Amino acid sequence: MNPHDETEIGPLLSSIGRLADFKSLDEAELPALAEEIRGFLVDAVARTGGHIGPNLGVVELTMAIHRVFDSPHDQVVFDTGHQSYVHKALTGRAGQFTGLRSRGGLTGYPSQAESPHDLVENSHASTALSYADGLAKAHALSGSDRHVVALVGDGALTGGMCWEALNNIAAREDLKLVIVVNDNGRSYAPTVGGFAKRLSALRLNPGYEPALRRIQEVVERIPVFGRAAYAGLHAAKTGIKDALAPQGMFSDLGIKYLGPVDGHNLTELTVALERAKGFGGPVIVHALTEKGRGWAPARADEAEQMHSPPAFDPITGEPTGSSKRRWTGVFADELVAQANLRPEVVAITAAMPGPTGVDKLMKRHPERVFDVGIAEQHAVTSAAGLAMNGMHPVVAVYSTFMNRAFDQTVLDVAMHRLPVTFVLDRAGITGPDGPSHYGIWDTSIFRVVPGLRIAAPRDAASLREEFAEALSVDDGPTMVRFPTGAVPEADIPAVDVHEGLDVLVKHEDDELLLVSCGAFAGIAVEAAALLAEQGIRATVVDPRWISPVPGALVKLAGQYPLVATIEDGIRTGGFGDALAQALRDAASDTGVEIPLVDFAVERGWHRHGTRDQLLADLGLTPQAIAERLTAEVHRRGEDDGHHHH
Ligand SMILES: Cc1ncc(C[n+]2csc(CCOP(=O)(O)OP(=O)(O)O)c2C)c(N)n1
Ligand SMILES: CC(=O)[C@@H](O)[C@H](O)COP(=O)(O)O
Ligand SMILES: [Mg+2]
Repeated sequence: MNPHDETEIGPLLSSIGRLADFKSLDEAELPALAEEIRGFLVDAVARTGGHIGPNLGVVELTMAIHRVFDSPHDQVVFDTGHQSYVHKALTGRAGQFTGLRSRGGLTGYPSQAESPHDLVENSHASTALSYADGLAKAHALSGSDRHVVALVGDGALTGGMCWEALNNIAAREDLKLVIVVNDNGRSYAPTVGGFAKRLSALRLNPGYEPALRRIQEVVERIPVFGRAAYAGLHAAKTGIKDALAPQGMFSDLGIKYLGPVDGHNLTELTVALERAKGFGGPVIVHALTEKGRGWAPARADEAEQMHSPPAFDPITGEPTGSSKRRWTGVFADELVAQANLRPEVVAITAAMPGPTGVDKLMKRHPERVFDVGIAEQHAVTSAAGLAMNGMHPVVAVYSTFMNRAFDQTVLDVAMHRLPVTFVLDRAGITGPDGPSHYGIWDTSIFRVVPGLRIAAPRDAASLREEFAEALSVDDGPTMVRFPTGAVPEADIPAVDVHEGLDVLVKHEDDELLLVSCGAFAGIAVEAAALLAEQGIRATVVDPRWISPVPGALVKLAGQYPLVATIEDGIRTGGFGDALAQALRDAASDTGVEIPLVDFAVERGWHRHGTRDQLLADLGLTPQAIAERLTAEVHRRGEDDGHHHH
């Protein structure tokens, strides 16, 4: 593939400027369109990276949904939304995929700003059925005939919210709600848990399936029979299935169940969805699909079926980007090293063994790693149970997904002072995955948890050290946060240690204290160098443990005319807020108010782009910080000048 040429868009796909164009295509053209979409997706996502596996698995499913239902009159909700690229192509956005997941381009998830067909923008899993419950209740209240369709993956179904929603949905006969279960047997890795086994039992049900499929193949080959006969056969087949299918967990819930249907067979899907629509009440259509369908490299990827790879070669699937040492890799190795030293260490992942790096320990000590499915709340309280019985659980989860488990952290873990260590990967601004993936809340949210201590390493060496320190804390929870991407090539050395604070840059008769949190140390050191060029002497310290604010830091900061903090998280309630508060408390004795400039994530976090672009937007660069502080020092100088007159 020549990197300069545009993504190939076939004739049928090019003819779709809006959803109506797709809906008016002749049915006989749909298989050709499906093929065009697959080629288009591989070519487009190869350039940008993204969810190629999930989207190749929902080509027919998305087409059938948009043939049977009438968006946006009928509302389509995608759980997690990572599998909405086909939906975007069918709603006239194929020509915009060159900018997928990049600033100003298409987001990787539904976006209301992009289309009236897009509803839910949040990329957190297991929310679709709750949205659908509410959406459908509103239609029932207004007596409208609008349908709601929720596309939910088998992985998302391992999330508790889905079962809270199903419990409510099962109580209502009048909700025009079709739940399409996209069952490909996987999250990243094979989907875990008892429900997943039940689902696969339905999927792999031996019995009559092969015989019926053979009849179906005969029918399809004899043109004279046509669809009527096929539909008749299908109804019989489904009828037989309804009769013979083992009472799946859904029908036990009292929700009508159709399936399992072949999620790549447009005819079968269309018949099932028509029937489901006709019910006029809640119904589940259980579709069997293959993640990465139709493209060999995705099917060959045993680990994750190319769930969400960075840019790759469209022929071989091999990654095309640089493979620098990532924070995750450093953590993965240290987890194994520490687990070898500490038999009490176990690890928990919420369906993301690969992306969080715990897969490395899983290979070495499978019995000490628990994949609990997409169930972060359960992960935390299960960790509390493990800790109550003498284990030291390491809960490895993306920062953004940790938001969900605040209550479990504060009351199930911290209130019982249990030794659980939370390792938050992707903390801070991540970038291409957009705002609902930014790990910018954790410091503000978890700083308020009594007894919980937060470390923010600045490089590989400090990640290893601070993680080991966290594992040594046995009277309460600890949290270690680090960003997406590559660790600093070289570790950032401390030129001095001042009462537990790592001093990274030291100036005699300095006039400014720069406190950097975690991975922003590099930015702070560079900013100090730029300030020095302006004749401004700034000392840079890294507190390592950022919450509670170290007493030594409050004392040190109290000796400066100006303090600045830099953190990869929202300003409100963050580290800077905490230090400012501590300085105010200290000042109540000394009466000296220390001005603090807090460089944090505030405006503009709602956009998507690369991490560097967004940090620049947010003024979190050495240049912007140096500029702002130079102005601040000069302004204060003038004020002092005025003051002396
Ligand atoms: C709360 C939450 N935890 C973790 C994730 C990360 N994540 C994104 S997609 C995915 C797997 C989804 O599996 P499934 O629902 O089966 O959809 P599929 O990719 O198989 O189509 C996970 C774990 C998330 N988006 N939200
Ligand atoms: C949809 C989802 O939540 C994940 O698949 C996410 O897109 C992966 O993010 P990373 O690329 O940071 O692993
Ligand atoms: Mg799945």
